[in-house]
Amino acid sequence: MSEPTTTDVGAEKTPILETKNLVVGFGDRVVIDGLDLTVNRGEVLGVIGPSGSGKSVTLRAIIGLLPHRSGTVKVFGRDYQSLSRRERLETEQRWGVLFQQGALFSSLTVLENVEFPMREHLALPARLRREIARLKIELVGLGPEAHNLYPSELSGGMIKRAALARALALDPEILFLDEPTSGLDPIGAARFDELILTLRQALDLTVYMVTHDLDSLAAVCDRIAALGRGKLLMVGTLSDMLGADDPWLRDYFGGPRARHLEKA
Ligand SMILES: Nc1ncnc2c1ncn2[C@@H]1O[C@H](COP(=O)(O)OP(=O)(O)OP(=O)(O)O)[C@@H](O)[C@H]1O
Repeated sequence: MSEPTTTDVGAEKTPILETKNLVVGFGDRVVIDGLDLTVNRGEVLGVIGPSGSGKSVTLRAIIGLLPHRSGTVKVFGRDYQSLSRRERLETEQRWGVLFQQGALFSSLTVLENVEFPMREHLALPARLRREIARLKIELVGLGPEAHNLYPSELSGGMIKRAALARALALDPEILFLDEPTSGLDPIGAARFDELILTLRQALDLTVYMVTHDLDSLAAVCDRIAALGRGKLLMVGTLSDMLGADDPWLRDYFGGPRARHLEKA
């Protein structure tokens, strides 16, 4: 399954992530059947598809949390499966992940959550680790009053920001975001979109973002990959998507909630 439609974005295109013929399934069921997908350095790729189409499963397979049945996942130019344990750990330090529900450790404060990846991967003095965690928390727009709060004391938007600060803890080159704006009100979601754009600019990030949010697609994404029926339906810009023939894409981008995108 090759990428059916691709429009060039930007002059330089260096793949940072490539899946080739990726197959992922559970028991008798194949969820993703031969996915070829490329994410180029510096771009924001939005991944869309109907509920249950395998967006999260694909993300988890790419970052090695789920085994794949066949195919390859190349990150930073190397086949992740073929790496030694040490090399995998080194690779994992070069990406950050924001899971759908934030996945913060409930028994740790915001500050401790953000410090956690540094504790695991870097031999830093405690004071420096804490200082870096404070900077990351500031970077995502949370005030010092959030430092000592536990996840149960945070609003949905604060959880997303704290989880983003943790994902940024190790200065990743690529950020994986699983529905970063779900559960946020429209103002909170728009602010989060702005934050992603600012961080991408400031930190030179590549972003792989699973989303249902049409506004995020329009505001943040350079290209969009649409999954459906176990395969890649289409890859392209928003304007490519607006002209798509696929019935699901026509419904998705032609529905009442997408009307404003035509004018965007
Ligand atoms: N651990 C698992 N065991 C068995 N089936 C699973 C497992 N995880 C996911 N699935 C199945 O894989 C399919 C794809 O799930 P996935 O979570 O990737 O969907 P999605 O596209 O992210 O959906 P949504 O938009 O609703 O979040 C679903 O049918 C789901 O039930």
